Amino acid sequence: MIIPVTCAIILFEGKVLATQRSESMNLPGLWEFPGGKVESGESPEDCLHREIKEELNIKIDLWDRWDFSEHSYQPGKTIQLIPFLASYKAGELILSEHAAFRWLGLSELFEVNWAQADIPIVQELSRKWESIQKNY
Ligand SMILES: Nc1nc2c([nH]c(=O)n2[C@@H]2O[C@H](COP(=O)(O)OP(=O)(O)OP(=O)(O)O)[C@@H](O)[C@H]2O)c(=O)[nH]1
Repeated sequence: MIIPVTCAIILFEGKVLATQRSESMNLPGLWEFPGGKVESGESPEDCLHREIKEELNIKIDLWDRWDFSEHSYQPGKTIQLIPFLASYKAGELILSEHAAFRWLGLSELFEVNWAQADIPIVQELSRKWESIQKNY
């Protein structure tokens, strides 16, 4: 089974938002880009706007869709993590599900313990960091 999950790489003032999964979620304590499972009949973009509003109470603009990262945390169940580059648009950030958040600069990207599926995406972000900061 492949489970499509969207996630947002949210940029603001030269930093990127990372959120920590709470005890009530899968993979508790690990860090991720916020987002969630795509519901049937929903586009990845609509899913991400919905999840970000639900989880963080903010609005974002989506810029670019990156290649997905696939990871199996358990046999027969693969997460297909679809990242979108995004920027913060409006609203006060209030966590409804996560335990914590951090705005990370380039040198801090690997300070948090990322979920496995996110690692290739964080590596790509690190490689593209300078050009992304120029363009967004
Ligand atoms: N949102 C999100 N989920 C991720 C990331 N990386 C990663 O491995 N996952 C995994 O993808 C799955 C997404 O589930 P979720 O719990 O965030 O999504 P959801 O709110 O729609 O699920 P639910 O309604 O079943 O609780 C989880 O198994 C989570 O551990 C990530 O960067 N963002």
